[in-house]
Amino acid sequence: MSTDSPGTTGTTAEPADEEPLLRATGIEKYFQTETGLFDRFFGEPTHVRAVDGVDLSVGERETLGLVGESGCGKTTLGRVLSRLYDPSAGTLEFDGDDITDLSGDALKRLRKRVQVIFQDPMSSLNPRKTAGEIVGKPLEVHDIATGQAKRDRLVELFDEVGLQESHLDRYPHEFSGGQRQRIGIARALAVEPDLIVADEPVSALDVSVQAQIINLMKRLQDKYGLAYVFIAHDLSVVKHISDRVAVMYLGRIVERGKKRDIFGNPQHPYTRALLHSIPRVDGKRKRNESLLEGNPPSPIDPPSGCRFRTRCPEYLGDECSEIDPELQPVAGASGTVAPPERVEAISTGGESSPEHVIACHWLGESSERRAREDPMS
Ligand SMILES: Nc1ncnc2c1ncn2[C@@H]1O[C@H](COP(=O)(O)OP(=O)(O)OP(=O)(O)O)[C@@H](O)[C@H]1O
Repeated sequence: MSTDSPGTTGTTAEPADEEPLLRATGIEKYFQTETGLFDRFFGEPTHVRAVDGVDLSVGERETLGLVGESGCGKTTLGRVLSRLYDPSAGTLEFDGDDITDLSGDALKRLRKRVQVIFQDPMSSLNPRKTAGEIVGKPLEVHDIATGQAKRDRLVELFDEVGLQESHLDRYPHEFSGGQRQRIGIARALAVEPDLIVADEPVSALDVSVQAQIINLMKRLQDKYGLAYVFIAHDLSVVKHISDRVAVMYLGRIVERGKKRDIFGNPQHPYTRALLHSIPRVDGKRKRNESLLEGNPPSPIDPPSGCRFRTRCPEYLGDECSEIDPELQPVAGASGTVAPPERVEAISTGGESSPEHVIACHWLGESSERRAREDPMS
């Protein structure tokens, strides 16, 4: 597969002291759309660019929070990262091996190391199987345990996720939402994976249950040395569990960095808008909730230039419509972002936080320009 297809953005690789467990480079996933004769005749786009040039990495025992609004491509990216989907372009490496094109037995072996937890535990659990059969399936498929050894392992796994032995013979509809997600976690844990891609694992749950599940996942991570890609549409959900956060908009990563950078020094207007829309404890929204209005454009025909420009409070005009920004380091000390020609200087100048990158060339410039044009602002 090619990494230099037209839709791929620049690759600002994430620095890592050691090889990451998972490295994704230039990942694209396009879906063919149904088109009629009219569209074909007039040459309308025929692909949903669900993921459109993503680079990211996940270290051992690390949690990468992947955040963005509904439809921005999180689920699709998670499915590509876990090789449930083949990427349309780009490369995936896991533990140093190229897994982009794995199939057959090699893919089955990867499944033992990379597992998935799904958002809706009800629809991801077979209603006709008992919880014991559901969690026991991967033990059989991967020849891990049979007979009494399997039963013992199931009891152990159920205990590990806060369920009881008596739950083994119950069906999914006999559990609460939180308990069903515990079954999903036990199923993922059964093969002792290194990485779990958790696709909105708590979004369908009450807030109090969300906290229990996140705490459970954190405890299991510490105990078993797991790495997570933790997908959520809300930054507040990933705050507790993430080491690093990647913010996704319309198929691309627009900002990525350590948790403290994303929450403490957010740079991209989209990240700021997401942060401002987090509800306060008193239930009210923060004052700038209007930062994010309307819905994202269609991934079939994304805007030219910066994809966020149609909703961006920092929109400058032509430059934002023409230049498709690549991820570049944030100038940590000043809190501003350099225009492209300064990137190299920043990268080598030692003042930037190398893991903190954003896809916006003009942010620093826009506030400077606004100040020039309206000195009272
Ligand atoms: N199998 C598919 N065929 C065609 N389009 C798809 C398919 N799967 C996803 N899409 C489209 O790709 C885009 C990204 O979808 P995806 O589900 O990955 O986003 P998401 O951020 O996970 O959203 P949500 O939080 O609502 O699940 C959407 O426009 C969606 O309609």
